[in-house]
Amino acid sequence: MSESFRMTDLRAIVAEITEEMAAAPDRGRPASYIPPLARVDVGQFGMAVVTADGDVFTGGAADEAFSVQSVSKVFALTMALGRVGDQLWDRVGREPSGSAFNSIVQLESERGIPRNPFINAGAIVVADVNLGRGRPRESVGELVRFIRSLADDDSIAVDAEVARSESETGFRNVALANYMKSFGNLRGPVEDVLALYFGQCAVAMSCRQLAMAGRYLMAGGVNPVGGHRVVSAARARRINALMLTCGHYDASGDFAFRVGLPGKSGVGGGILAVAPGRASIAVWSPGLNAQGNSQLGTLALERLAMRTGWSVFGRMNASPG
Ligand SMILES: NC(=O)CC[C@H](N)C(=O)O
Repeated sequence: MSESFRMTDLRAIVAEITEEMAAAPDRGRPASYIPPLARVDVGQFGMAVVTADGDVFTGGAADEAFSVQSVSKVFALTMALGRVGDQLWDRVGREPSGSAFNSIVQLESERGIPRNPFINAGAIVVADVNLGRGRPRESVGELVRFIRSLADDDSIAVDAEVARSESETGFRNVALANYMKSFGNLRGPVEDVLALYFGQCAVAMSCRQLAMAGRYLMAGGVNPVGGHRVVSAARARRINALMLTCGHYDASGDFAFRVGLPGKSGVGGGILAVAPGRASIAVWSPGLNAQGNSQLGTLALERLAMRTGWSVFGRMNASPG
């Protein structure tokens, strides 16, 4: 399929969107329930697009590290599927929840089985799988090494202050974990599972690093540089499907409607989006909308999708190239 724009235009499109975002009046609010995130300046915006050919286009604060938070759930899920394969689906569902990322309500009627791996409850089960019989410190290290290898960047690390702050204030996550433990859906000690979960959420990455790390999802499971296979094509496709249907919690439908690409958000204001066969994209702006997804990040992706014609649902722009 031919592109509706020339690849040389991508640089201009990224620059244009970055400029528009700098002037955007409605920037949302940073997450206030994790104290170090509340202090981040909402004036910031960054964007990185890595194409299937390996070109990288960036705009704004694309090299500024931020707390990836729930975007880490994509990499944690990839690791957990590598460990236990389809057995994961005995313990976590694959349906959008239609409720907030930290909601507990469905867990009672659904007997401790979270709706999907991207709401907090589901990600805590995924953390339990990744912990195995190990210790949280080593398991966080394993995940960070995995992310480093995906991004080809050994400087990626955990922000210890964010991890500590979340373990001091993450009462809801403590409740979710204990509740699932009561149904027998956590094997490890609650404390250890949460230490891994908080550690993974506190990984700090820039847009450039995140877009690099997401390359395997746009390229059928293969890291396009060097051709290293990360997951099978079928698995990459399924992870993308989960990102599309569940990656933005109770705003997943709206994100699909506006952007039309698989995406995963985090309360740090980052979003990883995948244009299969075309690009891995990361945006960051710390101000969030009511559902806890980046306000400008979503808008920037909507404009990128519109101007490039990238969408898993077909083209949005009227003028064919
Ligand atoms: N949506 C998110 O990014 C939530 C992650 C955050 N660490 C939490 O558990 O609440």
